[in-house]
Amino acid sequence: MSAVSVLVNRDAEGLAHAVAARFITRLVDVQSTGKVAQVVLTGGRVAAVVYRAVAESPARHAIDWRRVEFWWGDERFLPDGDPERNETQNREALLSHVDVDPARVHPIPADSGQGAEAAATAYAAELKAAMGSGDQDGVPTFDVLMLGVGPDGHVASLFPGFAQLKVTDVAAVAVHDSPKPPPTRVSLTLPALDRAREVWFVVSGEDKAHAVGQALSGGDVPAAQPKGLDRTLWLVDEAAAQELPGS
Ligand SMILES: O=C(O)[C@H](O)[C@@H](O)[C@H](O)[C@H](O)COP(=O)(O)O
Repeated sequence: MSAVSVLVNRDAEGLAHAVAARFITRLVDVQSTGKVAQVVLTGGRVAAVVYRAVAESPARHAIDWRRVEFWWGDERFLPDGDPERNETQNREALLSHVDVDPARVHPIPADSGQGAEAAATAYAAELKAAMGSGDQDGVPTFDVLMLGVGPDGHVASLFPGFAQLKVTDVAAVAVHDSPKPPPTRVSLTLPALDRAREVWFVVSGEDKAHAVGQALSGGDVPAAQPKGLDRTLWLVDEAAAQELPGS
């Protein structure tokens, strides 16, 4: 079981810049071993602020962006280029501002009429094809996997009470009737979310405080589940930290 650390920043802006600095340092450290870094991005407002902070940081030049593989923890199943897609938002915030290798950017397939189940199957196959020796659960071993957290304690597109929380035999699943719009999504499953050396929960705002408290006290919320192989970090601001156990 990896160590769980909770790091509290004063406010949303401080959190975003602290996470951006940590992200850059993490990628530099991984690349210093000669490895291609494996990163899982997330959607949501907080993440977009973090990714913009990375794109604006002078320290970003310390990273060889062409040796970073980008994956997504979930996606809103919408047509390619839709402004609500996590891929669209993450490209606007970060990926279009750094010299990524397009062949190493792996968006979850957009809605082209194939259906979310087919998109999930295709993504699981792409993840499996990227596996190396020692990798498990149908995915490459990720170096950092970032997750936002919803007020209900959801992570990626795994929502409380949804059957997808119990899926363990595939790396990606379709999600319908999501309580967070849009209704149709594709998400990594919990076993896939557990295949990262470091899992980072990046959470800001008072509306998330209960979910954070529930997750860190072993409550029955999806956010209580994902753990890093080496480290699990809760990177939060003071507003989201108001119900930390013992606080
Ligand atoms: O598709 C999405 O919306 C995200 O992947 C989702 O899991 C998000 O990270 C959380 O809902 C937090 O979102 P906010 O940061 O906007 O609160």
